[in-house]
Amino acid sequence: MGCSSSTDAGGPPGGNDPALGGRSNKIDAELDQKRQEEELKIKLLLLGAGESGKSTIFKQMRIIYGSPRTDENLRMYGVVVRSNCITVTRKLLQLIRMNTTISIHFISVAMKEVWQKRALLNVIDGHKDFLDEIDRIASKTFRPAQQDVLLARVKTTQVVMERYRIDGIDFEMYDVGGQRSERRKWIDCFDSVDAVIFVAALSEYDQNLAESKKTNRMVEALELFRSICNNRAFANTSVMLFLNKKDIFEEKLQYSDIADQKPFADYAGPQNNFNSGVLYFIEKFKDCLINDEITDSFIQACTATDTNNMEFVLDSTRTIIMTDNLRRSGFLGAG
Ligand SMILES: Nc1nc2c(ncn2[C@@H]2O[C@H](COP(=O)(O)OP(=O)(O)OP(=O)(O)O)[C@@H](O)[C@H]2O)c(=O)[nH]1
Ligand SMILES: [Mg+2]
Repeated sequence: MGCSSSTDAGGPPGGNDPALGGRSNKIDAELDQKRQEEELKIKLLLLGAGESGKSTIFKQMRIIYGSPRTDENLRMYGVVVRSNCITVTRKLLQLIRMNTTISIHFISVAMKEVWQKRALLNVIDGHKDFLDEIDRIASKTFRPAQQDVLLARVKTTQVVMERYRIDGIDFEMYDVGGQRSERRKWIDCFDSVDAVIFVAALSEYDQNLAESKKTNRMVEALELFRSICNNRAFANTSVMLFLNKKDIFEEKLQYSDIADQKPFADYAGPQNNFNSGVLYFIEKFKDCLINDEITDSFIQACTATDTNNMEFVLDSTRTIIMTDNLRRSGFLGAG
């Protein structure tokens, strides 16, 4: 990949000079080593629609396998957290205004009702935790904790890459922006990908896209998954499916039925049932595949903001990807 040997048509400059020949051998050996490292390296790509949780998983990689954040970086997240608080408050006030049946005197009682309608204005679910902690966040001495960083929302607008060495293997992980306008940048990192982690939020079955108010988010995720799985660039790539935000999904099922959503009116399982709901969406994602090549071990339901959960999920993902890589390169038998 990208490494050329020095024995091109004209030969290396000064090719007959023994002194220079020695240097050239050394350069060749270094290039060889670099090429081998490139070949051994595992390139992972996080793909999925906007707000599905890709950057949160990217942040978890750093928490679990990388170095701690600098004070400067944390300060930047402090600003983001406060800005997220203002956004969520504005949206909730707008919802209260839209709901004329709620009297201002009953706001504290009515807040639960307003919160349940948050999908109407694409409120970020996790930001309720910020509102619950508003005194701490508003205090002069506020320094974001790890969980604040995980809950902070910044839309990704460029491709970001971080490297990790885990148990002697080099990993390169790429995070991209998932909103429609960002997807044309994806192609730049499609070369030599070993594994795609496709992230879809389970909880978005009753939400519409931020960038296209009439499109159901889950429908968009399914279409995107279909196009990724059937993309020739990934013909020899492991595709893992992370069904994220299972914490919010479980909570939402208590008051928002899957079958009430037009695109999922065929849901025939019991209401408010987490397992049936997850299985239903797993089948929807599997239906997107032409060949039935994604086995259940490639599908994980997860909560990206939960470090314990992600430690387990990312660890098993690593094992599956490496085994699948060996199988694809012929070192392990098929099946
Ligand atoms: N409660 C909860 N919140 C989550 C979970 N995963 C992500 N979030 C939150 O959802 C919001 C969006 O997550 P991001 O990681 O920024 O989404 P993204 O896929 O990177 O979005 P783009 O950059 O627009 O493509 C953030 O505020 C996260 O904290 C989850 O499993 N549970
Ligand atoms: Mg992102």
